[in-house]
Amino acid sequence: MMNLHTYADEASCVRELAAAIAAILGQAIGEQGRAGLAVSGGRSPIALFEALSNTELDWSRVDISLVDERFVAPSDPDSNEGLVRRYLLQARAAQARFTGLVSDPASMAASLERANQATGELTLALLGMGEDGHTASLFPQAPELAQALDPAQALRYVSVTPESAAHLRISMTLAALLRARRRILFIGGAAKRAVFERACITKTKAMPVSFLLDQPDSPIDVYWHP
Ligand SMILES: O=C1O[C@H](COP(=O)(O)O)[C@@H](O)[C@H](O)[C@H]1O
Repeated sequence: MMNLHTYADEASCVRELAAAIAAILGQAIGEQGRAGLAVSGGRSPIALFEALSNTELDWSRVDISLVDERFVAPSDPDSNEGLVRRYLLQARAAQARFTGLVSDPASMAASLERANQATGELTLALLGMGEDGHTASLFPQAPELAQALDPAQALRYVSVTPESAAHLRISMTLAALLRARRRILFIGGAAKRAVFERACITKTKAMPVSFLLDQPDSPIDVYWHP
């Protein structure tokens, strides 16, 4: 249910992970004609996005979206969409079709409604994790957490109000993440490794990532570098 891949350094981890992601997307394109990739934001995926953007793949057949977003305009420096545009939708990957989550920066309700119109199977959810155990924007102590973690949740995205981080969020729900064909968690550093190891032992709302690590029917690959 969980495969841990560890590397001696970030460069080798990024190289292997970019190749693994391209193989997963390439297989889906071969089988279904298109592939769907939902990515995380934050700071961690920058080198991975740069490597992926130069990876050989029929990117014109890839639909890229986000597992979560800060509710800010795409031009805001904190926008995950902005990060994806700057680092992933470049070079070869500029051919991909991208759909962001904040379609109306003046209205969370309108943006959420639009985001939830997305249909079709997601091939791969590429997740990150914060040192507080959040993944996507599933934050501990958020008032919407129970709704977002509900295994019967039909919505793909919900709004989340983090207590400990900036900006109102839009997050993919746990149920939608578990419905994706594949999941990859990409983390770096000793502090995140320690959080991850604690989350492997205890499934708890104090570390929402723990709900992704113990799912026999929805396995996850974890890529870690120091
Ligand atoms: O706020 C967020 O944080 C997590 C982790 O970010 P990082 O900067 O520690 O890599 C990220 O996965 C998520 O997409 C983002 O919105």
